Amino acid sequence: MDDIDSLLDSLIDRRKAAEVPPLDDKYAGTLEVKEILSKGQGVCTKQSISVNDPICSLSYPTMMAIDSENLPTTCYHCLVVTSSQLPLPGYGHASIELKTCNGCHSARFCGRTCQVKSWHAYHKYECKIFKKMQHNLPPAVLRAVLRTVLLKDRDMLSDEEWNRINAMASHEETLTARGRSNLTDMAEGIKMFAGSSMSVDKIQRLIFIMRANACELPTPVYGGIGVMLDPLVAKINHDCEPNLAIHRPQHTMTTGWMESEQLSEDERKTFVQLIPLRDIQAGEELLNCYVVPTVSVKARKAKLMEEYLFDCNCHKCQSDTKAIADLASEHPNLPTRFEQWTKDVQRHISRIKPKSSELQKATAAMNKSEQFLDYPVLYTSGDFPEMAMALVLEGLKAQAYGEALVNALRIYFLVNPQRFNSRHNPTNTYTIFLLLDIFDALLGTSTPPGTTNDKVVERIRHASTLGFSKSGLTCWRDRICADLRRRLEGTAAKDLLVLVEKREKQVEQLNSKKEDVSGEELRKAAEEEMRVALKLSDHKWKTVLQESGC
Ligand SMILES: C[S@@+](CC[C@H](N)C(=O)[O-])C[C@H]1O[C@@H](n2cnc3c(N)ncnc32)[C@H](O)[C@@H]1O
Repeated sequence: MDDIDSLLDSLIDRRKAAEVPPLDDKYAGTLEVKEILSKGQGVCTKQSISVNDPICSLSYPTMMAIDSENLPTTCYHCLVVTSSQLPLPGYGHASIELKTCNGCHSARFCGRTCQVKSWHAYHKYECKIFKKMQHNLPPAVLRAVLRTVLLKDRDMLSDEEWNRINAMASHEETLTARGRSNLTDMAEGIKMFAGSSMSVDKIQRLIFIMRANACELPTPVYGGIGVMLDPLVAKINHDCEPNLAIHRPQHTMTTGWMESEQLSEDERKTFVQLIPLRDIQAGEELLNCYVVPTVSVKARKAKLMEEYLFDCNCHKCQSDTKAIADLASEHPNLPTRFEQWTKDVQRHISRIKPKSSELQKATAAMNKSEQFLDYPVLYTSGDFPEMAMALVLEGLKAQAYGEALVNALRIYFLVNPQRFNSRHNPTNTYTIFLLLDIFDALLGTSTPPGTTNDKVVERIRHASTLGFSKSGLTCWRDRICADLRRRLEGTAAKDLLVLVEKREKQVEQLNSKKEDVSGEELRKAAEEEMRVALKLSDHKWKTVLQESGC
């Protein structure tokens, strides 16, 4: 009997979902949802869009959750972030102390306004459940589903909101045909914790929907901190070379920005913007990238199949696959040698957690990448970018700034210029901001709390063992900052220039203390230091420098 009820419920939900227009009226003049061959529905623009202007603004997402590790540093309501969790200077983060919720001890708030708003809108229902879970909170995707169930049970979602959620792609038939899975157990868990009358099947369908449609809850420059579900984003298909990015403007890092009188009405209503990564013609489909764009074609395809149930055959996947096949036919032993080297570095990386001494070994193994320098295809189609980024992050956690710097520079000079042909790409911007923060931590320009002068002196001494002088580092910081400015100007992410300006002011301070060496001489010496640190030949370095645009 329960089964029949649940089947009827689900049929009714789907009929209602089919009736609701897929997009909010505010997009009617500019965007439309269409059937796209072999992709289901997708979003097309009705008018041409310049790379300089945002495509549209999205409001604050209710259906969202913050990753557990980011809860201590994020306001649970307005989502301002107080630190990147890495020992870095933290420009652009809100400098406030968050207050912990006395009930669940998991949520934290920037002030009373956010706490009260959150309480009435959703937190009073979650708080007692989180308390029972005693810090063992489920992953963000499941907490976003839990919130949806709690709000639906209390009639706090409008019919339109609920029907739009139900109209999203779920792949329910394919996934349920695979039989009972751990997602069914999770749906049962959510039902029990929420004390919900909603059927397990319906909750499981919400989990499928959340997995296939939620995107990262972004920060302006430092990557994702959780998940969010937005009805427009949920209708946008994937491409490994996207024409848009989800951009969180810097004004949303002002405490309580949704109420702030210092911001305009428009700003108070804008949590994120969809921004174009190039000019887009009228009638073109909008395309977002669901995966980290620098990972290998193999890893991208596997993730898209596993999580979104489609085989990506975009232009980028085809050209990457062909480039690898061409290289393998020209140099039959090369892919195997590269794979062995990759496994060696990965083995050391996987041991860093229990044994930090493995960081040095992993870095030494990574330094042997010079044998592959003449085959950039390997860098962009293999696991090189992921390994380099893993070493940057592990290096930072261990406060080994020199090692972090060299690996971040590898991504900046060797990988990203091959990967991103557009001026601005959020993944590239993230690398550059991270790189500049590492320069600052090394140079002592702006340091994480608790850094003494002795530590700075010690870091610069260590950097010199890697081939960098203080004046060389200062010169490169200057040049990379200018590169970042050029990339952001003339894009719809111009608001991030305020973060560049902060760093430029620091450059002026550094330059006033600079040693008495002429600009051109200093530049040449710094270039030579970088060439040696990256282990590049003269010839290769010239090409790399030109391609980097720095
Ligand atoms: C976020 S939804 C996008 C909108 C969806 N096409 C719809 O009809 O509602 C994600 C789902 O769209 C489909 N999809 C997205 N990009 C695709 C692509 N490049 N090729 C084939 N299917 C794609 C997949 O089924 C994926 O799980």
